[in-house]
Amino acid sequence: MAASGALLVMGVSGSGKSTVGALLASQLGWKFYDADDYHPEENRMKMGKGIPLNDQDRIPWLCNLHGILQRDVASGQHVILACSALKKVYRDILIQGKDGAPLKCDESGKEEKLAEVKLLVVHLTGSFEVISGRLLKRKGHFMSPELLQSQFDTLEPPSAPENFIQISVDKNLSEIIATIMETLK
Ligand SMILES: Nc1ncnc2c1ncn2[C@@H]1O[C@H](COP(=O)(O)OP(=O)(O)O)[C@@H](O)[C@H]1O
Ligand SMILES: O=C(O)[C@H](O)[C@@H](O)[C@H](O)[C@H](O)COP(=O)(O)O
Repeated sequence: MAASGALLVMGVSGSGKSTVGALLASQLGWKFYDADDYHPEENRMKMGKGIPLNDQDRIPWLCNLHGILQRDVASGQHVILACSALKKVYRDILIQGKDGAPLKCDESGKEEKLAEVKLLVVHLTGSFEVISGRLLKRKGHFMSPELLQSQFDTLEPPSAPENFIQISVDKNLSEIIATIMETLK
């Protein structure tokens, strides 16, 4: 990605988004955001009780993340976001906000569209068995492992014309990072 833009690491809970995103950001010197840190308390409590989030819970959270990406990208930053972004419509919100790119006024008062966020999507894919095994071992996290089936049910894997690659979670972390680095060349 020669021009400034954002890289989304997406996938179901436990697919390795936070681990891969943070490692990649530290190697590239890019800014890193973990979408989990931006869930409102109600969303965390809901997930903690084993209740899956719905569109109403997720849309304001995704709009907020879109605003963060847009500000950073507009200022020339390279950013990495680790975010479940399970549905195509959720990824569209990250790119262009809820109702398409918002309008802003230029100095002459003329309205113009803010640029969309240029997004490369990295989808971490894996079987229910492998990922649930990792979730069961993960400690100190608010997400209930029982929610994993609903994450798989909700998942709409990225497809053309989305700008994406998919990488198996069966690869080790250095292989995953190397594949992403290769794509960025
Ligand atoms: N490629 C990998 N190989 C082995 N273990 C991994 C890999 N990626 C992540 N993990 C481990 O799996 C667990 C879930 O990873 P995490 O980054 O928390 O996932 P997510 O952010 O998608 O919920 C963590 O304990 C992490 O150390
Ligand atoms: O959209 C959602 O339902 C949530 O974002 C969910 O997908 C996410 O997985 C949780 O925030 C738990 O965090 P981990 O993905 O780190 O388990």
